[in-house]
Amino acid sequence: MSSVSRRSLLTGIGALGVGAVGVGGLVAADAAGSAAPTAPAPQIVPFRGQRQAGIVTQQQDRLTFAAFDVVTRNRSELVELLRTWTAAAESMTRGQQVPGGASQLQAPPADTGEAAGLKPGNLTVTIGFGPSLFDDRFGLAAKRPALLRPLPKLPPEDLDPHYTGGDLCVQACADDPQVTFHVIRNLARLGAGTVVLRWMQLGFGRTASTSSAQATQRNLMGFKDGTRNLRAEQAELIDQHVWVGAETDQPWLRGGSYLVARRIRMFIETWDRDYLGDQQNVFGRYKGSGAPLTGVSEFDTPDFAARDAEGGLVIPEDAHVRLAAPEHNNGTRLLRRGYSFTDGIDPTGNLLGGLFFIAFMRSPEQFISVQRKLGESDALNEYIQHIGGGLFACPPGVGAGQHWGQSLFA
Ligand SMILES: C=CC1=C(C)c2cc3[nH]c(cc4nc(cc5[nH]c(cc1n2)c(C)c5CCC(=O)O)C(CCC(=O)O)=C4C)c(C)c3C=C
Ligand SMILES: [Fe+2]
Repeated sequence: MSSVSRRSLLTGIGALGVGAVGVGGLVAADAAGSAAPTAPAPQIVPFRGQRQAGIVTQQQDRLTFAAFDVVTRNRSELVELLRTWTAAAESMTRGQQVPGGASQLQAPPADTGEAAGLKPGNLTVTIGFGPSLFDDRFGLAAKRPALLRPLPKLPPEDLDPHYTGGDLCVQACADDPQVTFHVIRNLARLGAGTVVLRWMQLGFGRTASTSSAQATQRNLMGFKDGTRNLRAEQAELIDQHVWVGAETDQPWLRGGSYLVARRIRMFIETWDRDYLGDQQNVFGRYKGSGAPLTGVSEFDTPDFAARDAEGGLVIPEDAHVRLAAPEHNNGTRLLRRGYSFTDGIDPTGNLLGGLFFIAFMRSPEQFISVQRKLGESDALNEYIQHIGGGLFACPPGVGAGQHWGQSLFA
């Protein structure tokens, strides 16, 4: 994006109202993205709306992501849980406790309590349905979108089944890690007997920006990440690349989005031994400024055709940004919403951390085609390994009186 187009995006923020309500000082926006100047509410992102919150919502700094498996075969029990979860999630986004008894001495409290007194932190809670939910257990086979099937093998991945798949996923994002953890813990607790946690990931720093009001953050390789991400203000592009439209074979998913999550390990010790010049060639960007190797400022548009005095490409053939760019993928774009993660060290004493990649898209093919290309020749592959993840269909937003399963189970 050129600096000019970035400036024009910035001027559009208020009018389009894509920011979270409150401390950001922006105009209030609901999950549908409609603008309405309201009195500032304290860090509350509206839960209900035409779209689920947590997709184009200005990306928060912390994540707890969980995949669940459904352990009942009873459809009504599952629907009832989705109803209960919706009420609990909505309550937590307002900074309130999980509804239910709080003062009965002979029963556990309805809410586990660790978020009491904390600010809502712009919490959003987003649900997705995995391909396995559409097997023969709940009568949903005919409702499976044709595009919702397990992702094909995408070499050189090495996915750990313990960190892959799931019938349901819940993405909880907020500016406070205790707030996001509290969500998953309480949803798991409410789901006891109906669902079990399959895998879970904490993320401690955003590696994307979803609004032009946000400064770009750095990933664990020290590079600015998210510079050329889609932004909520780019309404036409978001419609084109993120929201499922009339093309889907499943009307319940219209207005929703596909979520791809990938747990990507970085070989941090190897990376840290690499020369600066090589690190920059891996991405095709300068480490300090984030500018493309053909530019001077972060938001300069990369010139993929530029050659140096010796005739070599300035942004190398195998640079990550060249291979991932829409210019080299038939215009394909993704709304990235990833987080840095660490889970301590591995058995050999090396740091175990990296990027928990999350992206929203209109069709999983967008991820598949870009990742196939990256998998074949990305210079970054020497330093990373995909080790888990999943594909989920996120339904549209929840209207008044509705629950998360409304469109699917109607
Ligand atoms: C399949 C999609 C992608 C995966 C997986 C992925 C992994 C990955 N990316 C980085 C760091 C950066 N990525 C950057 C740009 C970028 N990456 C993708 C897609 C995937 N990345 C896209 C579509 C783009 C935008 C390309 C463009 O339009 O120019 C950048 C540059 C800054 C930016 O624009 O965001 C960085 C840095 C890591 C570390 C990583 C796996 C660990
Ligand atoms: Fe990338």
